[in-house]
Amino acid sequence: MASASERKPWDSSNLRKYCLNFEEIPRLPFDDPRVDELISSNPVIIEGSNLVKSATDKWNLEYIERHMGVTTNTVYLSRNHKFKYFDDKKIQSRTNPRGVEFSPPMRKVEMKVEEFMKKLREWKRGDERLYMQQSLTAAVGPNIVQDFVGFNWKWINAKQKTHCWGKLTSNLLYVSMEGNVTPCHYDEQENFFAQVYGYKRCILFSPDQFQCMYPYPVHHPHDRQSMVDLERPDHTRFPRFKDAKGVEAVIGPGDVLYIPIYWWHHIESLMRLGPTITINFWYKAGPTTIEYPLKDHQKVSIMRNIEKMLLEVLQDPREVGPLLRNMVLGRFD
Ligand SMILES: CC1(C)c2ccccc2-c2ccc(C[C@@H](CC(=O)O)C(=O)C(=O)O)cc21
Ligand SMILES: [Zn+2]
Repeated sequence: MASASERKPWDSSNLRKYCLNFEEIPRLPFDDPRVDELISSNPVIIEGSNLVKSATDKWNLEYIERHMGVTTNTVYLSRNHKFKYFDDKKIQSRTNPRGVEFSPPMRKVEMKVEEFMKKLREWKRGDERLYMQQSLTAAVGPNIVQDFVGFNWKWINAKQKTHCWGKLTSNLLYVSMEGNVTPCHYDEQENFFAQVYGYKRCILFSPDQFQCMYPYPVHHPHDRQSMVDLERPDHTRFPRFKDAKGVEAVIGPGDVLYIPIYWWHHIESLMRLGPTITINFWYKAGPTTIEYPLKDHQKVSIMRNIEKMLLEVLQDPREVGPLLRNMVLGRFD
């Protein structure tokens, strides 16, 4: 019988089932030189960095409740287990013709941390699920500020310098219920994803999988999200999705996952394993050096700009698709 320390804290019964198989994301000690070779074009899990050790040593829900301070926190509520990001600025604006109704899949409320924790403790099947997001630069309590100051800034500042990233734009704290899923999307910033408490499964796809991931149009409220539901993929609408090549890992307290800019990521808090606490470090991209052949994420950026420009001149988003089809079908094969 394995001892408590050797017994794995989770098994496949805690993971949701998907139709794809994934390779493993490499795990490396923080001082392994291969870490820097992988960073900036591949995800990697970095162990033993002590990046947020001041948090992993002490943070749990009680600590957060006691020390989060008096500010209210942003809490997202969803009627199912998916927390699908949407840009509310893209709902009303002219880019959304009257006819196409968008029903937000989740709602945002400001809540005191005590109320959030109470709802978490009293949650039962059928209730809306909760996901709390709080900027660590807001007026959080002095203990949390103290822990934040105690992060391993020497290590992560050196990473930022080595890889010529832009400035640190935000440190966000996420407290999620078990079983919550953040569906597949990409961000336009570099991300050090530090797991503080509990276990999260991360499934990542490279930007070169663009043709398999079917992102929403740039003007859609779900811009940057994949249209494919990983749990129930529509192989008729999205035939290339079955060829998508992804990598995955389950990360726990002390692990830091590097999510490269423009990489697709689906993140789930393991089922029946309790709440999770994560801190992410988002950095602006470094300077763009144009070298040929262009990198895949640069082509994603070019396609985004073409969609934005076309919408600007066409005004009606329903004209963007037909114009692009007329432009390419039968002409570039
Ligand atoms: C779901 C939620 C709370 C949300 C609601 C509405 C608008 C934005 C967001 C948002 C943004 C980032 C995360 C953290 C993480 C995913 C994860 O860990 O679940 C991730 O994607 C990243 O670190 O890049 C989570 C959220
Ligand atoms: Zn993200």
